[in-house]
Amino acid sequence: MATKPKLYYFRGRGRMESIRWLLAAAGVEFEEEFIETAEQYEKLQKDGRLLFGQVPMIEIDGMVLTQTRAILSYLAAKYDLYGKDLKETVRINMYADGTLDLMLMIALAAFKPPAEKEESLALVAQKAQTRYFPVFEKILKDHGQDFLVGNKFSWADIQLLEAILMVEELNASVLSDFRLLQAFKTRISNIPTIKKFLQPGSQRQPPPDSHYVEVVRSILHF
Ligand SMILES: N[C@@H](CCC(=O)N[C@@H](CS)C(=O)NCC(=O)O)C(=O)O
Repeated sequence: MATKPKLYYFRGRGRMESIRWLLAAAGVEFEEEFIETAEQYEKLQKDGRLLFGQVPMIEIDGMVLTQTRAILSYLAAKYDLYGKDLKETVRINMYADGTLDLMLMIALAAFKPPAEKEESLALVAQKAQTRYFPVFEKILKDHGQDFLVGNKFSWADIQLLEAILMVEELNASVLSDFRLLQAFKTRISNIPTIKKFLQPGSQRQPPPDSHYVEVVRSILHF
């Protein structure tokens, strides 16, 4: 039996969450080692397995991988979520990079001083509504299919749902003007592997709280 992929990151979303989503959507079981102390992080650094001294890191198929984007594209290709040809793949990359940018803005806002945090999050929600979601609504309209690329479920769909749910945590009515995105959300949320991942008790992580921020700060010394 093949060993399960093993993920090394903090006990929170950050840059690892999209990797969790992609594995879960592909129906792949995975293990996690959560880094909770500076000593644990130093030990990983000393092992020399963190290519640039950074996480996320994952062990899969006899390899040690770092760099979020590289990991996601490997997984997308491995689990047939990366389009049928180069033209589909590059569109999946563009859409996924857009949602990664949006989600990174949300992840980084958690580390801002309390006085700036609320304002930053409100600005990101606004940017989602004015820059990102209109684009995806139009893509769905022009493409006229259930999925963003081709007529097949891909990494781009998984990540757009992840981003929608994240922005809805900031503003529950953010999709009110986007009829096709509302239907997309329902459709993709009902794919069995995703439905399972959305249930309580899955490996999906909650939004960052002050404890998470404190732990990460104390480990990374910033
Ligand atoms: N380009 C890298 C950035 C990784 C990154 O910045 N990781 C942070 C944690 S989320 C880290 O390890 N920071 C420690 C450091 O840069 O020394 C990726 O996308 O994976």
